[in-house]
Amino acid sequence: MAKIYDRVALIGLGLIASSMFWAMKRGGLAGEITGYARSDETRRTAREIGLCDVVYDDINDAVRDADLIVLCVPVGVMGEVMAQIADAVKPGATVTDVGSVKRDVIDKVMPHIPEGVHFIAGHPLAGTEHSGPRSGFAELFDNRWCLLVPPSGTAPEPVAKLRSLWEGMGSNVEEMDADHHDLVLAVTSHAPHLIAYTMVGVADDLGRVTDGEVIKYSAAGFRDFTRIAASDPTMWRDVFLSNKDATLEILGRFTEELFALQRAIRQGDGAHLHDYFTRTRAIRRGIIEAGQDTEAPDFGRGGNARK
Ligand SMILES: NC(=O)c1ccc[n+]([C@@H]2O[C@H](COP(=O)([O-])OP(=O)(O)OC[C@H]3O[C@@H](n4cnc5c(N)ncnc54)[C@H](O)[C@@H]3O)[C@@H](O)[C@H]2O)c1
Ligand SMILES: O=C(O)C(=O)C[C@]1(C(=O)O)C=C[C@@H](O)C=C1
Repeated sequence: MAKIYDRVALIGLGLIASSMFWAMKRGGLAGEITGYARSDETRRTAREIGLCDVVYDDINDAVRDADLIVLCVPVGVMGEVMAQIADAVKPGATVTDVGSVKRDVIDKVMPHIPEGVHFIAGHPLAGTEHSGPRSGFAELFDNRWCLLVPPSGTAPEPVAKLRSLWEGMGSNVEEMDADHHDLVLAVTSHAPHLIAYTMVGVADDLGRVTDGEVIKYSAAGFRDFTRIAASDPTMWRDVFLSNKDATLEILGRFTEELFALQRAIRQGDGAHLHDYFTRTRAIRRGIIEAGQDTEAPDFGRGGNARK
């Protein structure tokens, strides 16, 4: 595959940045890939496992000559990180991000984008419950969606180039409006994470009462909840604070449905329960028939082993 950018800078060397690094290397998509991490320990690990061609101690050195800068930090700090690098970004460069929320990130980042620099927000719909520089793997984005949110008036060329990069990393790319993105993701990702966190919290409380039985006999369904509930606390705290309105809207609807199911159980309304579960089963089957059940393989546990 052809090189798309001469120099790419990755800021925040965790799961997504490290997966992008290995995916870009796999496809030969970038000339040089530089990186910056905030902590000494992460920079040391990155150097040790060969994550990035050069890892800089200074964030501005990492971005200075970059044609593409990718902000891979929690959504709550995207704005301040952009403010830190604003003076070092070269004219004509593109800045993008991978944050799980789009409206708030755009509102916080845009004011710091210098004249002549393009900002195109982005979000790969792919991840795992793991984080940090060792957790990435080249296949993470294969056959997954990546949503791009170019602010209105963005020139078409930088968008086309960024699209090619994500396609080169294995993704299917679509453009979407920021508010629509945040509502869709509140349904498909944010609310489900909160529900998983809650369910595991409830089981933990109960576990204390029943002396560990909940954990000992946890069935497959609950284990899936615990995987999701093991996701990074900083990342998810920021997601909920940044996508407050859409998440609250979906949680309101969720609570209404939950109360209706609760009432059906209390009243012995088996028909209601059966109809409801029949409807939800059809949704799962529809996803599988459409070939969209692209579950991530069990990669990402051993650092750069899969480069
Ligand atoms: N994990 C997922 O499943 C997933 C999927 C898609 C998108 N995202 C988004 O990608 C972004 C990164 O997530 P990740 O899973 O790679 O997280 P991660 O925790 O693995 O990595 C984030 C990195 O950012 C660094 N960081 C935090 N604050 C910083 C600051 N002020 N300055 C510089 N670096 C800072 C952290 O030290 C860490 O190394 C988030 O915005 C998240 O919403 C995550
Ligand atoms: O598979 C997982 O572990 C994920 O939670 C990945 C997941 C998701 O909800 O699908 C999480 C957050 C993102 O912004 C995108 C993807």
